[in-house]
Amino acid sequence: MEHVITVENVSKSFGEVQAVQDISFSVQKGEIFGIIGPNGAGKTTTLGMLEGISKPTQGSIDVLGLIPSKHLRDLNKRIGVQFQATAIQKKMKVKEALDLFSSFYEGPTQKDYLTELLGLDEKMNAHFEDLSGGWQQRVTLALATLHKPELLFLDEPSMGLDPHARREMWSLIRLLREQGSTIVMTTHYMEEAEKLCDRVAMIYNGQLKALNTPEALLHQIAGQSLIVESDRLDYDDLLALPGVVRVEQAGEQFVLVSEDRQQTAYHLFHYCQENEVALLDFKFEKGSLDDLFIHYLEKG
Ligand SMILES: Nc1ncnc2c1ncn2[C@@H]1O[C@H](COP(=O)(O)OP(=O)(O)OP(=O)(O)O)[C@@H](O)[C@H]1O
Repeated sequence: MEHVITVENVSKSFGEVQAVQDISFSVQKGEIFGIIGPNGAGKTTTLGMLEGISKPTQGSIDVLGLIPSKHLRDLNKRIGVQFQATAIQKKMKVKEALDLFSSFYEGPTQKDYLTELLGLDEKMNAHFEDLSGGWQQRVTLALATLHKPELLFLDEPSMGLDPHARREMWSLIRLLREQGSTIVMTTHYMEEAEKLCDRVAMIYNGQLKALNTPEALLHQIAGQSLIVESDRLDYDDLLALPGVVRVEQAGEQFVLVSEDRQQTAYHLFHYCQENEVALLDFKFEKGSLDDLFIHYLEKG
């Protein structure tokens, strides 16, 4: 497995604020790697260190065989960073922005290819400020990939987009990956992390809390809850079942959060049989990354 990024025991503090604490992970060539976490978790700080904009207080970072903060010039030829839409001059036409950014590179760019791929032909003479959020994101994506970077950093690429535009953005990101780029992105949208990313790192309070494929993370959550419904169930009896750590009740429906759902299910059925309780519904809850997110928020 070829690693394009290796982060080892990295910490970053701003005065008293410990923004990132002792995190380690690696990114494999060709993957879409997601970084998720609540506001202030340390996502942007982490991305900034990978891009060479800031230097870790402790630990080491290797990106494409380079030390980002030391070899910024060489790194910039090989990575692409998507700017926030606010970084582009409002009155600039799409064509002008593409030409200006292309002039930053010594060799030929893939401007024409991207124009076609992203469907920008029809917007070439539009001013940036007149474009919808979806189109603005396309333009900033094109600007970041003009030099066909090996590694692409996207900070909240579908922020503010409607669900349709967001899905289109996902297709474009997948296309760029197929074209050979490795993609590292932050997101607030759990669905985006689930559907788009090959692996997801969850950062909270500057610490890496979980890192795995979305399926594996979901499995971890699915292992926790089961839903039962009956007019004859008793809250305290359910809470006393082996494995159960929490019970949430809504009318006749109960969500049992369990450390071991198989064991809880076995004892639940046994309890129902002994007490002649008829279940109206029973299911293992399919978790979402939202649940994992909340789990870590609650745990602190
Ligand atoms: N230049 C800075 N000076 C001082 N504190 C900073 C600086 N940059 C970030 N921080 C602090 O470091 C912590 C992590 O911030 P960071 O921007 O990395 O979080 P984030 O996960 O990207 O949040 P958001 O989703 O809101 O962008 C926060 O407490 C933030 O206030």
